[in-house]
Amino acid sequence: MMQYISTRGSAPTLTFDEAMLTGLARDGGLYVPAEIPTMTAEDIAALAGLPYEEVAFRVMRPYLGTSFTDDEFRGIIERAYAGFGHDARAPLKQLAPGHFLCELFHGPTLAFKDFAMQLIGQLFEFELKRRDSRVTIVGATSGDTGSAAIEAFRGLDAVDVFILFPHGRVSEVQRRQMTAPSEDNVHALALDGHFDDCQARVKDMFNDFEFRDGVKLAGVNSINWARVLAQVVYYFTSAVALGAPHRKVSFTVPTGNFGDIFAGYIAKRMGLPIDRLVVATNQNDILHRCLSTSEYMVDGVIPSISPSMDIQVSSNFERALFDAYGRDGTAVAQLMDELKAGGFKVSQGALQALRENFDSGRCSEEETLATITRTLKHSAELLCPHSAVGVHVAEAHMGSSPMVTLATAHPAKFPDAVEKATGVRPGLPPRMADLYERSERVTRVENDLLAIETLIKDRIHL
Ligand SMILES: Cc1ncc(COP(=O)(O)O)c(C=O)c1O
Ligand SMILES: N[C@@H](CCOP(=O)(O)O)C(=O)O
Repeated sequence: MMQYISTRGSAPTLTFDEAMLTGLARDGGLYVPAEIPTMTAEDIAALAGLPYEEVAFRVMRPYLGTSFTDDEFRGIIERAYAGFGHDARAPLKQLAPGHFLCELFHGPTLAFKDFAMQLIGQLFEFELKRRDSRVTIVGATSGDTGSAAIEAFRGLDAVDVFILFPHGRVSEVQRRQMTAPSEDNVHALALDGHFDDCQARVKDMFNDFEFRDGVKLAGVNSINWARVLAQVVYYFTSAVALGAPHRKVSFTVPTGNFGDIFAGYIAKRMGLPIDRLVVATNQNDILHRCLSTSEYMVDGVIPSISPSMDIQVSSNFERALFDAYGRDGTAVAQLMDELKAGGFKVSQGALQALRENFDSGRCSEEETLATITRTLKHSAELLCPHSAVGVHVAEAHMGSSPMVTLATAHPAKFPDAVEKATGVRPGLPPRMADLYERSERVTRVENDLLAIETLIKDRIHL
């Protein structure tokens, strides 16, 4: 029986579908599988040459327990990826000898978030119909989660969606993707603050049980285990394409909330021969500082040209800490209390455990621009600034295994930075060419929990 437990050790144990609809655990923690399913070398070898959808089924199926039948889950996967603009879904490109790019931006909103969000849109729709139930989804975004969520859930009868984004701190394309949809079950809320404020208010709403139960709150940030799970799949497709299980592969991941790289860690725990997992940060480098010094000290979010990674309170790091502390929920709860007061120091044993799995590096604004310029010149690949952060850090971590950098967004989502670096202004794909002409619908909100909760209660269709 597949079960999910909280990183803080004192919330009820849940099944996959329950954990998916619950979001944040009631003790404030994040759900993780009680045990990580594994795949043998033969299982992994058998993935070679399979369509992305079939790999997705084989990798994710063991996590679902009895929540969905095989046929139900296959149908859900097929529908989730049907709208992607590339048959391979997550194609690999070679940048340089031994260095590959995994392009994760061929989904409907042009960022890697579509891989998980399209899937959980289908999972939610199926499960809510089965239960004859509805939910209110709240999400925090630095730009990409929000647009992917609105795209995945717009027009669904059983769901109202409210996305908090930091006013003035997302790109114009990201903002328009959230504000252009006209369906009345989706709401873009521009909050006066930065991403960490948005994420903190979302967690506050989950911790306000009266509100949470009253509106049937659900979450689609990487708080939700299903989000992380869907992202495990492309580690398998990439590594197998480069010779796994017979050869080890390393990954560099542009990182903010630690969800994407944590998915890589799960792939490794499942048996995928991953050599190094490299955390690549922009100037908001708290994760790099922590892995280098053991101190996780929050010192304010600085706006950057890779805005989706302008994060200091990195939600999924809690999941990594849980394992690094030997799955001691009390220890994690203590660290999270210290975080509320500004930060914490990771114990020597836990730091060593983290370093066994993760390397890290930082990329400045100048280095980001220079990497976009250089990569276009030498590899004919136009990078978005987040992917450029990854490529820069990967170049400093090349070893004997092939390196895959995850390209997390399409350059057209961040045309100003790309044009500044290359003189080329990337255009949107034809299917969204009218985005700049469409009217916008957005509500400005103060960074005030009660005001946000009141607005949500007024607007939901419960
Ligand atoms: C384009 C892009 N790259 C990288 C990241 C960082 O991913 P994660 O938050 O999973 O670490 C994000 C935001 O999550 C993003 O939107
Ligand atoms: N970069 C993200 C921030 C939210 O991360 P999530 O993975 O927890 O949803 C974004 O683009 O919104």
